[in-house]
Amino acid sequence: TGSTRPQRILRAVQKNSTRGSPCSVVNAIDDYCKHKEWAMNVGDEKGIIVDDVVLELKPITVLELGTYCAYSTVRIANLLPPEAKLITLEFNAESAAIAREIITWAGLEEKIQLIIGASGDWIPRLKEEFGIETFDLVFLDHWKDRYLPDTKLLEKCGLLKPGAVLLADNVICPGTPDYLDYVRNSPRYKSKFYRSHLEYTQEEDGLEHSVFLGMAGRGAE
Ligand SMILES: O=C(NC/C=C/[C@H]1OC[C@H](O)[C@@H]1O)c1cc([N+](=O)[O-])cc(O)c1O
Ligand SMILES: [Mg+2]
Repeated sequence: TGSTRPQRILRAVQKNSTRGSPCSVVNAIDDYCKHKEWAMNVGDEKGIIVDDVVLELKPITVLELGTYCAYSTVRIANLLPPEAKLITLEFNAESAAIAREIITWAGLEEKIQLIIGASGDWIPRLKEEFGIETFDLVFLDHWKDRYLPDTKLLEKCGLLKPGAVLLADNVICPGTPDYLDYVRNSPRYKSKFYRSHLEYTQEEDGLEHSVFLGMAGRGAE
């Protein structure tokens, strides 16, 4: 049986990057996915926008939904302050195993907690099991029909404090229309769109940046 795409990405990282150098890991994945085989990493173009948001916000607690091969996990964790922590949830055990290897190769295992399971099951457990109060930044990059239910779950579980930022990938392609409608029309969020392109392509895509304003704006429950 042949290899899987995540396995081929790990091999490209081990061949073309330096252990303990997150930047070289990010570059190796981008090179492989640009020239050899497309993969659903946030990529270099949208990645620059993610970098700017992280550097501006200086988050201490980060939640990533959808690890895949840990491209954005490594890219974000590399920019965090020393005491910061990133929790990343991945449903698919095979890609999670590859992600773990790439996180270790990058030397970021101290900053990153990788959990295998469904976001809907795990979000209600994060406070208790990981001593999380609230998240400063949530990066949504998992199944596109889970962005809205998981955002509502984060609100319900009190995991967002005013000022927290939700940064959502793929709001144009593949698209997350119900999520966009919610964050753009709810009094609980101040939302703005960063136009870009689908990773490694010319297709239209972008990131939605939404600041949580608090539950006060109850409006229609
Ligand atoms: O489905 C996407 N992401 C959802 C990922 C779902 C996760 O769950 C199972 C899989 O292991 C993956 O890690 C996606 C799809 C495209 N795409 O162009 O199809 C582009 C992207 O940036 C994406 O994040
Ligand atoms: Mg994505």
